[in-house]
Amino acid sequence: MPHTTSRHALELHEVVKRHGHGDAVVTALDRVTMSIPRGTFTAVMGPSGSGKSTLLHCAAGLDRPTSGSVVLDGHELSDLDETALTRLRRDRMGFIFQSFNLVPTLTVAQNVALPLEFAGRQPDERAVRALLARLGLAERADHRPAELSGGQQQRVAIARAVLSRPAVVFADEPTGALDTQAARDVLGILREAVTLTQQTIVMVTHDPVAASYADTVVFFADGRIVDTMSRPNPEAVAARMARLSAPDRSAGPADAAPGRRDGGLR
Ligand SMILES: Nc1ncnc2c1ncn2[C@@H]1O[C@H](COP(=O)(O)OP(=O)(O)OP(=O)(O)O)[C@@H](O)[C@H]1O
Repeated sequence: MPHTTSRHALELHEVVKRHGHGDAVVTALDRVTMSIPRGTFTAVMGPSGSGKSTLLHCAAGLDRPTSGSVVLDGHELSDLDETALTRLRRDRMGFIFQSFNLVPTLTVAQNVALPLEFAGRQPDERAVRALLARLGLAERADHRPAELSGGQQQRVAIARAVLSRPAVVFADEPTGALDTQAARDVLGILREAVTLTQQTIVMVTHDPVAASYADTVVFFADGRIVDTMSRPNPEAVAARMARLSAPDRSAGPADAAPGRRDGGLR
């Protein structure tokens, strides 16, 4: 049973993930500790290779940490075998990808109901249609994904991810394939899911505007959390990213600014 008394939907403690062996070993996550309160929107940012995808994979139980603990909705993931992990992902996690990942042969409504079908639960047709209507897709319920714009397809993917009220929705670059207006619509909907229905969202993004829709931005570099920012705005996020992405992060005038405590970056 989920530990619904926990204030946190997701907790990582001293998580280390190494890829490869011997001389080729890469430390993708280096003692990462973070707690995500329920009903919050967290953006994860960092330069390419800083460990964002590895974090998402470990948090969602798609990859096993080398050491450390991941607790999702009260479940310590290392205690679970593959079957139990699959069930937990199916029942308590939602996923939104850059590429939408809709099933082309199913209608919009069938796509949204699919995770519940897989879970052996009877999808409530009216709830599916009400959710689609809230997302501006009432007229599209019986269409196939190919008949929809990219922004509409991503809204279907959001509906599919949130319908079962999962403990955490993981979003990986959800606006990466969208134009500016469609991206804003999608981010507004994610924001609403947090504000209006207390959904918990963890989103990896490279886009400071996307990150500014979150409550908190967590910045990664070299597999470590090097900074966090509450109530982010795009300019501040972009400035922090520029410093992290500079060729020599251990020197230069920008490092005199707050956040310098991460100066030991390799
Ligand atoms: N399966 C793997 N085998 C070996 N090294 C890996 C593997 N997966 C990731 N890595 C390495 O781990 C580090 C972190 O990778 P990760 O994909 O988590 O970074 P990221 O921040 O998501 O990058 P990007 O923004 O480019 O997607 C990188 O150095 C990467 O090369």
